[in-house]
Amino acid sequence: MTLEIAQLDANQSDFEQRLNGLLAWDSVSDQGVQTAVAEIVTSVRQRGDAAVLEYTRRFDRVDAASVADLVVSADRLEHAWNTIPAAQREALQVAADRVRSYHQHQKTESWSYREADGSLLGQKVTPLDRAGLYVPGGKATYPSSVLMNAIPAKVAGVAEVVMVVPTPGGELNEMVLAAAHIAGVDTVITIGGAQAIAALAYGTETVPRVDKIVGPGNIYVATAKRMVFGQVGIDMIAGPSEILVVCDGKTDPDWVAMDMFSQAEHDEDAQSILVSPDADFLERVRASLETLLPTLERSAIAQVSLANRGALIKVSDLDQAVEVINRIAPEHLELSVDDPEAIIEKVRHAGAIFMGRYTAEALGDYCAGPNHVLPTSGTARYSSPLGVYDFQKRSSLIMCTAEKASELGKVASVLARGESLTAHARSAEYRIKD
Ligand SMILES: NC(=O)c1ccc[n+]([C@@H]2O[C@H](COP(=O)([O-])OP(=O)(O)OC[C@H]3O[C@@H](n4cnc5c(N)ncnc54)[C@H](O)[C@@H]3O)[C@@H](O)[C@H]2O)c1
Ligand SMILES: N[C@H](CO)Cc1c[nH]c[nH+]1
Repeated sequence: MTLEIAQLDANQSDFEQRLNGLLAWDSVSDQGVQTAVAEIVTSVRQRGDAAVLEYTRRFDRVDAASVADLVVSADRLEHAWNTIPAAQREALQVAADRVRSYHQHQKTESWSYREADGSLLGQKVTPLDRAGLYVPGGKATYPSSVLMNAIPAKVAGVAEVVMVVPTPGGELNEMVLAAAHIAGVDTVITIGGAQAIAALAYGTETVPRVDKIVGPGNIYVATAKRMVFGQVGIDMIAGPSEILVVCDGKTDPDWVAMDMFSQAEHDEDAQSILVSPDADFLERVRASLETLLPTLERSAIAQVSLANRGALIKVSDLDQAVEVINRIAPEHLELSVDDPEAIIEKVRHAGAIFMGRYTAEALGDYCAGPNHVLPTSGTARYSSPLGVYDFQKRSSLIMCTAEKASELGKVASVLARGESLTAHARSAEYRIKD
């Protein structure tokens, strides 16, 4: 099995051009995918359950008589929890507890303050009524994504959490069901892809319409989320997984190689990049990648991912490494260096930052506590990890005393007349005291 991976030097003239080529992930705007997803979304919107069943048969090879047959009962979820091996149950419990306690810190509360005359201003925080969680299930199963999606929703106080997950060939994953049980998911429906997103956005005879859809997925899922945005809220467009490791050359090359594989094994489109000022180290990691690749269960996927989108990048020093980090804005950043805290101040764009040689990104995928649903494809420049705040919305509070209404009425009147909105002006002027 041969390893192919691009080798770049940040000081060479073609660096920016080669890097841009590697970073491009334009599948979401691919015309073929757009057309296919638009057709699926329209059909589900128009024909509800019947269309969902058709696409589930076609894409997931599940031949159900009704969508109701694809709803997993609460008893079945509990049964999965009770019957999975004890080691899995304990690991899920530890992960769920850690994810819950981390996310409890994110909960924002309503606030208000009074001005001197007693007028009140503030913000009322309200959880969403109903959230839809997409848990991917095409090429792998993700019990961890169940926890990462559902626990923040429950911490926020969402009344009803509806989870969709595809089951290719109809095979239910017991750990996914057990995770749904422990995370307190209200409804689980085994549908996936664009048809599941459309069903959650518009509602069908069986699938309840939700207020917001969160969670990662492949290009069909990402394209569908973008298409239904507006009808429902969405968290972000999370694309294929990514890791950027910055290493000073002193970490075991096998550790770094396996950290790169940990994301490359997700998907042929996943991206794993190593940046180092040490040319010998880059070569040693390349050798480790070559030796370890055939030992992976998912070597075929990882091989394509590294060949198409992976890179080993030589930089002059760690300051130049930081420039590369901020240029790429990776989903996951591993700072495999002596003093990560010295670098952290300069890092502006990254979904999650793993500090120090011992902090493998994989720990964050499962059980460190922070969320593993993160901005990808450079969107960490402007967006944040999935969190409790994604399931809370805010309403402004304003209560004026008669005196404040009179005082502000004069200001509003001038501004409203400046905009030629005279009904606004007169509404405010009614409250002005002589
Ligand atoms: N960012 C995160 O937190 C995170 C977590 C887990 C996974 N991921 C990423 O999520 C993605 C999961 O992708 P996946 O494919 O394994 O699962 P998925 O559930 O996203 O997609 C499977 C669905 O895609 C649809 N589909 C497949 N081929 C199709 C076609 N030709 N036409 C229309 N629809 C089609 C099917 O309906 C199927 O149910 C990976 O890229 C992985 O890296 C990200
Ligand atoms: N690495 C993924 C986020 O990009 C999350 C995950 C789930 N399971 C393993 N990893």
